[in-house]
Amino acid sequence: MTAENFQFQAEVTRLLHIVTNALYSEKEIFLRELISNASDACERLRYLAIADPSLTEGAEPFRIRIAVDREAGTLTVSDNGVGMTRDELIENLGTIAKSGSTAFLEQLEGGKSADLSVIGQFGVGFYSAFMVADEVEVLTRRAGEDTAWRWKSDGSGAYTIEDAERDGHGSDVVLKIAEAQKEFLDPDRLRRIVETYSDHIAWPITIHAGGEEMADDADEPVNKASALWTRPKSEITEQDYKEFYHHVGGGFDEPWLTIHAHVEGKVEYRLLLFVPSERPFDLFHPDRKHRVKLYVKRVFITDEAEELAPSYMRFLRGVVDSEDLPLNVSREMLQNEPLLRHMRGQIVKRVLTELERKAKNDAEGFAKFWETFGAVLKEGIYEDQEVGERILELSRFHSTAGEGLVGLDEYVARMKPEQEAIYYITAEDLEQARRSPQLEGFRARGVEVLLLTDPVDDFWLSVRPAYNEKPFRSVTRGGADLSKIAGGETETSEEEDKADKPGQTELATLIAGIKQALGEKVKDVRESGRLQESPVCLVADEFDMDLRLERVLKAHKQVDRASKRIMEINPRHPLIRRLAERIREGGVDDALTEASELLLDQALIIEGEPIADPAAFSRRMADFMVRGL
Ligand SMILES: Nc1ncnc2c1ncn2[C@@H]1O[C@H](COP(=O)(O)OP(=O)(O)OP(=O)(O)O)[C@@H](O)[C@H]1O
Repeated sequence: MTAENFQFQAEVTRLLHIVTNALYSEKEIFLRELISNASDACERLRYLAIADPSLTEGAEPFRIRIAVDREAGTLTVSDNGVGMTRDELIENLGTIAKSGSTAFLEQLEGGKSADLSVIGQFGVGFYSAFMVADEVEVLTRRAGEDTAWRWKSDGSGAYTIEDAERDGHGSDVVLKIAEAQKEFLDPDRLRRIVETYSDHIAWPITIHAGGEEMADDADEPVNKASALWTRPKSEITEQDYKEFYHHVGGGFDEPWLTIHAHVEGKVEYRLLLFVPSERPFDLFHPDRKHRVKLYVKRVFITDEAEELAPSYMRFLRGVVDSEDLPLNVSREMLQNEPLLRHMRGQIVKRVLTELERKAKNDAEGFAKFWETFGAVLKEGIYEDQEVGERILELSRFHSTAGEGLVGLDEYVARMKPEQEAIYYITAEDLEQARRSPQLEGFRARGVEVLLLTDPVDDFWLSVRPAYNEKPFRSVTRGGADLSKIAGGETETSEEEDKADKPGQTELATLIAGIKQALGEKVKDVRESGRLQESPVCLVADEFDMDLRLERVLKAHKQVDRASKRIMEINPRHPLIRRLAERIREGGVDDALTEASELLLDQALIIEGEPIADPAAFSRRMADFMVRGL
């Protein structure tokens, strides 16, 4: 049969364009990617052969072979893994299926020098072969099939497929090494690359110099060929862990935390888990799951055992290898597998223990972790009854006390003697939180307020009303009774206090006047203890929904009504004092009505809420300005 022509999917062509033109210096990573694919192919076949042993009947043990033919100028990576059918070739080596690939491409195209080290993260590792090869050929035969296929491309936009012959199942990826990349035909160079990147691969990797016809026993394996997680810790280097992390998790940063353990007892398993140091691009994507692979007695079972780790630990990557699960466990069976649930509980606790240790011994490092993954871990505060409190204890927050992060124990330890509650404010971002007028009185009295800016904060607050018996209290809600808390630079004597603000009767009249002017638009008007510089702010009544929570829920169409708010006025503010004077002089008049409306609109604007009638606001504002100028 003659070769059939195919066009690459547009994204692949774009990617190949970048790959072939990149001035990227670490081209050697192509070998890591090809070995990684070969290893996966062996693992997949081993798994399939559990259900259908005939697939591997009579076959050699799994292995990966690297062959150099200097004369022909080719480098071949061979495996006796699962292989590919014709359709799979088209699907796998002609398209990019993974979500996020377009974003990756844009990132690459946008950057001055492409960082191709992260290529494997996007499920496109194979194409890195074109960094060093003028032409790539894949000869492959799917286990259980008779026909083999030859895929061929020069990486310029098209490829061909034709039927072919191959002894046994597996794949040979043949690279016609480019003139400028001849170093990759040097067996010593290749050996060093394998040692650096692929030592953890569980199958024997051999290097054969001098052409294809060399006997199989011509070379010793280059790697240790045992699953990394089964080796004693003392024999594993940081580099081994790191490369394994890259292989298994597809992350290309440094692991921030490595947890390697052999657990024995009611259940026996090994785990090798990593917390990345950088945030994966899809961390908040609704489909994002953890990347922990399940093995049973060294056999890869699935990377979709969702039950292995909770969603609030979806930053985890790594391997869990069970001794107790049956090898033929199906993916469906896993959903109701009590052993798995048991392991999950232990894994969660194990990870938390390690995080607690980090928090204790390396506050700075932990703060970095928290900035990266805290928003995800906090989901566990409300999702997981069992460990929610532990996560809360681990949680770190920005606060009005400074730039750094603070934990709740630290916050409680520096609470004012008279302070009963843990105060917080929620906002879209730190800037907005810090600008909130509701904070003024707290700042003046030196009362620390937590600044909560993750959407998840509203949710955990609704299920955890207190920490160690100290209630959480929003500064935008009623009941933040600051008068009990003395101190701060604005502490005033009673006389000064009186001189500073209108008399009680005047203030009462003013408040009554504003109430009358605003009518149903507010729930109440009252004197504020929390304002310092601003004339007004809005707060929620004690049992009403917090301002921002209501906004978040409205945006998600979870509530459609708007609670009426309480408007607080600052009796020390010149504007309020002036209004009180006017009332004393002339009673409630139109000007007061207008001023009340303006005050309410101002309070809404500060809060980031829409104002009811922008045209009226503008007219009133103009009137007042004319009078003032
Ligand atoms: N040697 C091989 N044997 C069988 N299938 C292979 C082989 N090499 C590649 N494939 C198939 O081609 C697909 C694409 O490979 P590619 O390296 O581009 O991405 P990936 O392996 O899915 O992701 P990653 O690069 O993160 O490992 C693989 O998922 C696999 O299905």
